[in-house]
Amino acid sequence: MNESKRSTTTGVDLIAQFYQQQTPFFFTTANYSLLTSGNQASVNLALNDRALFSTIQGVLAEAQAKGSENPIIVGAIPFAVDAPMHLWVPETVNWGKPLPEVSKNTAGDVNQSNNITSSNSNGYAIQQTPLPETYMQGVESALQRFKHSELSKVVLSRALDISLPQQLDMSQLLHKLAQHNRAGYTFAVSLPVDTQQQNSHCKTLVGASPELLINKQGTAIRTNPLAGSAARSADHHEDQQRAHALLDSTKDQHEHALVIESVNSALKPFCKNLSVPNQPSLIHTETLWHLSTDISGELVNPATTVLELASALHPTPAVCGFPASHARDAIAEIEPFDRGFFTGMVGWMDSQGNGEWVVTIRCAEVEALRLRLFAGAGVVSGSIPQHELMETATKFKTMLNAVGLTDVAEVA
Ligand SMILES: C=C(O[C@@H]1C=C(C(=O)O)C=C[C@H]1O)C(=O)O
Repeated sequence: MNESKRSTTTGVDLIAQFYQQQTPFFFTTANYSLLTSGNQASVNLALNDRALFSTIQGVLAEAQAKGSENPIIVGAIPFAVDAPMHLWVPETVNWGKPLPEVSKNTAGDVNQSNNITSSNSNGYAIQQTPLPETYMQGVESALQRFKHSELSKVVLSRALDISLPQQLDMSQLLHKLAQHNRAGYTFAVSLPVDTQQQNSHCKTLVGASPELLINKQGTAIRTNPLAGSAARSADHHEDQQRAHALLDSTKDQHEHALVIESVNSALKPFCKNLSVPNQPSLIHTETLWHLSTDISGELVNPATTVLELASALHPTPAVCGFPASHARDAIAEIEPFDRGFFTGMVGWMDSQGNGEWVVTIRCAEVEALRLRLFAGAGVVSGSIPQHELMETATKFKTMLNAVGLTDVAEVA
């Protein structure tokens, strides 16, 4: 662990400082929080660029030469492996403790400090891409492809554009996301300003991902793929029933198994041993149940970096499909928007190649008075278009609840 991680700063302190930073990067987990400021060197290569790893090593070595003991690189990597990433070596790095657990009453206080009045979304223009009907046709088209090609899984997503009457309070948003998704990973990443576009403002990628793509500390690695989902219920009995139905679902087990096979074969060449449970377990977020497999391993070569492992894994069938090349083609043909950073990865790596990267889901791009949310669902043989649509609507709720637009969740 980096020395400053023993600091007494809490995640709450770091969130409070978010706005005061230049090009802030915030990341909080069940174990620590991280806030960085400034940018001393950027890396905007694509994940499939051969020069990527040597370039990253170079910028970290330069930062070390300037006096940083263990510099880190932070940022976001897009879904498309040939699109530019947005990584940078920050000027200052603040490690802190995770957010403290709040009692129900205090959590209520956080709830009341909504960014936007939740009672009424009149006045907010909402645009769905694609329209629900078109999304379901896309799922239908994927089901047809399964019959006529090698494709056996594809993740199809939707975007929700919301124009806001007032700017979001990022600190409140982060606080709420982190408190309501304590087992997950809450992040906020400053994105590059699009200088080509008129009236373009600073953009921030914000979300609370439940899915660990890869963690590496020394020779130890861990990944936690999720695939197979069910909406939670406010009724305890019903909630338990849905969880058990998910665990018993042949369709969801198949959808999950495709991911685990692929993660296993991507990581095996790097590992002395890799422990893969032979059955998924259940995890839950505030809004969903997921099938989850917690995989850990030991690297043959401790010098293998977390980003090399992330690059070997990405995109897993949890966010793309199987086989990946067929799934990528299907996504390009069916999804009517560019995913950008959605279903890519967010995280950090230090100069020893240690670090943590999570799958960029349950997220939105925030730009002044605009909010673009994303959500996808894995389609396999046996999927029902209406159910996949509802699954994406439930996934939007992580962000919608956090910004106080609970009523939008009902229409999306
Ligand atoms: C694509 C998303 O989630 C992914 C798809 C899942 C599924 O299809 O069951 C579950 C978790 C994630 O791997 C999303 O949240 O937008």
